[in-house]
Amino acid sequence: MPDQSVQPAADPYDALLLLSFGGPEGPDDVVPFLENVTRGRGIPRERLKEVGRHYFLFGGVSPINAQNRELLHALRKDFAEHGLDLPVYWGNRNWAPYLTDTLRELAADGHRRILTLATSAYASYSGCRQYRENLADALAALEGEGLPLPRVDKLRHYFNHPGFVRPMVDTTLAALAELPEGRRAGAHLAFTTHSIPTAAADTSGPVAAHTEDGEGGAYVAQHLDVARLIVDAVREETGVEHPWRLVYQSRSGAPHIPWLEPDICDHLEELHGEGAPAVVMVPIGFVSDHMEVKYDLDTEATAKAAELGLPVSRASTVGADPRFAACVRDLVLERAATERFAEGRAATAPVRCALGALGPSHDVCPVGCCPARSPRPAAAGSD
Ligand SMILES: CC1=C(CCC(=O)O)c2cc3nc(cc4[nH]c(cc5[nH]c(cc1n2)c(C)c5CCC(=O)O)c(CCC(=O)O)c4C)C(CCC(=O)O)=C3C
Ligand SMILES: [Fe+2]
Repeated sequence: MPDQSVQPAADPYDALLLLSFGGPEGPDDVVPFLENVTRGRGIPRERLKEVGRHYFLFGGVSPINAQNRELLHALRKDFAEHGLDLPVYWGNRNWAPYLTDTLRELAADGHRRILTLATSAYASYSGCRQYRENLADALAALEGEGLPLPRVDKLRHYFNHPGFVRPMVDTTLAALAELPEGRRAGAHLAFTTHSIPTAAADTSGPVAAHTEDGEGGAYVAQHLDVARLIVDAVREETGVEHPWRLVYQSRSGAPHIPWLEPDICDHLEELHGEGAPAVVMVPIGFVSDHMEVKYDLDTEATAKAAELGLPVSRASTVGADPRFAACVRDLVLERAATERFAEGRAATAPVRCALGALGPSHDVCPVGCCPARSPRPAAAGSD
C-alpha cells in the first residue's frame, strides 16, 4: 500500500479552482454584470430593472466578491496549516476575475490537473451544470489560443457535509437567540433557497432522482435533508422541535412559467395569519451572505415581517467559517484518494463523509444530470 506520508496528499491534483458567480464592484458595473448574467436567458425587462435597483441600493456593490476573497484566504490558511500544498485560484461566471482568464493563468502556471469548488452546495442546472458549461467554454477558449489544456474535475456536492451543516446549526441557534425571549420556543424555522423553475427542479440531479410532478427532484430532496438535520440538531441543543418548512426566494423568469413556491414573503404572511409568534429565516441554499440574502431576506422579507408585526431574525450562511474551509480540504483529499484508487495506486477507497439520509453525492455527474434546456458542451462530467 502506498505510504500516504510521503505522497503529496492532493496527488494527482495540482491546483484548486474556486468557481463562483461574481458580482458588480461599483455602480458602473451593474448593467454590464446583469447583461452577463441574463444573456440568452429570457428574463423580463421589468425584473432586470428591479434587480438593478437592489444593487444600486447597495452602492452598486455586490457583497459576493469580498466574500469569495475571504473564502480564498480561509482556504489558503487552512491548507497551509495542514500541510496541504495546493495553490488556490479564483474565477467567476459573470464578473472579473473571469473564469477564462483564471484558467489561462492556471495553464500558464503549468497546472494540468485542476479540481473545482463551485460556490453552490446542491444539484441544479444553475448551481452545477451551468458551471460545467462555463468550464467547457473556458477550455474551448484556451484551445482556440493553442494553449495546453488542463484536465478539470469538480468536487462533489457538499450540502450534507458536516463542515457545511454544523456552522449553519450554530448560526440558526444564534438567530433564535436574537428573537424576543418569550417568542423563541414557538418560533418557526423558514429554510430558504433560490427558487428555480419547477421543470429544472424536477430534472435536477442524476436521472434516477428526477421527478415528474413538481416534487422538485434532487434539488428539493437535498434541501429537505439539510433542513431536517438542522431541525434535529437544534432540538438536541434546546429541547425544542421547531415547526419548519422549506420555502423559496429570488424568483425570476416570466410569470406564466411555474417556479418553486411558496415565496418567503408569502410564507411569512401565512405564518402570521396562523398566529406564529416569530420566524427564523435560514438561507441553507447559499454559501455566503451575498445580494440574494442581503436584499431578498434582510431587506425585502424583513420589511414584510415588520409590516406584519412578526418578529424575525436571519441565520448567517457558512461564508469563510474555518469548518467550511476544513470541509473543502476533506473533500479535496477524499477526491484525490478516490482518483489514486481508481488509477490502481491505492489499495482502498477513502471514507466519504456525509450526514443525513441521502449519503455522499456522486463525484462525476452522470449522463442526464441537471440537463440544460438546450444541450451545450459541459466539462467535468459524463456528458
Ligand atoms: C439556483 C441558483 C443559485 C444558487 C446556486 C449558486 O450560487 O450558483 C443562484 C445564485 C445567485 N444568483 C445571483 C444573481 C442573479 N441570479 C439571477 C437569475 C437566476 N438565478 C437562478 C438560480 C440560482 N441563482 C435562476 C434560475 C435565474 C434565472 C435566470 C437563469 O435561468 O439563469 C439574476 C438575474 C436577475 C434575476 O432574475 O434575479 C441575478 C442578478 C447571485 C449573485 C448575488 C450577488 O450579486 O451577491 C448568486 C450567488
Ligand atoms: Fe441567481
